[in-house]
Amino acid sequence: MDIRFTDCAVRFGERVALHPLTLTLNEKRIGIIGLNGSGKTTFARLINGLVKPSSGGVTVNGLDTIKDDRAVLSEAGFIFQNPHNQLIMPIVAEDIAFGLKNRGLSREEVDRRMQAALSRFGIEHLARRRVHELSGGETQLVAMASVVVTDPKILILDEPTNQLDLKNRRRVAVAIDDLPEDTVVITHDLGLVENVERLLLFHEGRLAFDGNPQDAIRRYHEIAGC
Ligand SMILES: Nc1ncnc2c1ncn2[C@@H]1O[C@H](COP(=O)(O)OP(=O)(O)OP(=O)(O)O)[C@@H](O)[C@H]1O
Repeated sequence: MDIRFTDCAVRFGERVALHPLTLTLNEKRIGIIGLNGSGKTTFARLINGLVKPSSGGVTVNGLDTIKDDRAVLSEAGFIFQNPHNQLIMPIVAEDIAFGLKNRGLSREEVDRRMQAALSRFGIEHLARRRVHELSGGETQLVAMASVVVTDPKILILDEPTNQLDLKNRRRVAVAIDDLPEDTVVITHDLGLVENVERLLLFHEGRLAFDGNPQDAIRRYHEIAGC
């Protein structure tokens, strides 16, 4: 990945969610940690243009998140903190196929890609299930399948193991480790990012640490005072 933040800041009215930041991300596996409200989600949403910079700019693989907003959305897929909010169609297979609409693909090709996305996450058996009847872990895996089916180069996962039991957490963690796409993972689940190449720690809207996971996690404990 090649993500560049240039003097990028985000304000919501009077509130500064992110102070000006200049930074380049090139690694395959990046993690983001920090206390509640520290600016993690705001930072991650800047990457696929869900949040626009109030000043400065962001480019993703050479695309500007303001000027090239549609192209950026296909380049970087976002899996939300509450994946139920991103599943649109009532049936799992329909939801996964939905992302391929308006691409001029034949029915057979849509079906082939949808099946391939299901099998990547070992959830072929969920194809005919109702989206709103899925368990938390199943929902997370379906949300991942619904995003990867469109072939984004970068995947951004916002608290992917939130509210999962140990078994589902493990399942989702393994699925994330196996992703061939470049990933940016925001999490309070430190086990999920202990082996990333680069871990960013946010505090009060600023980057408080940027480096190896061990040192970032140590610094996070100091900031949290525990
Ligand atoms: N759409 C918005 N409108 C107004 N304020 C916002 C908006 N989105 C975020 N904020 C504020 O910006 C700050 C950073 O929020 P952000 O969601 O980026 O934090 P976070 O580190 O992801 O938090 P958490 O761990 O709780 O998910 C917070 O003070 C939050 O209230």
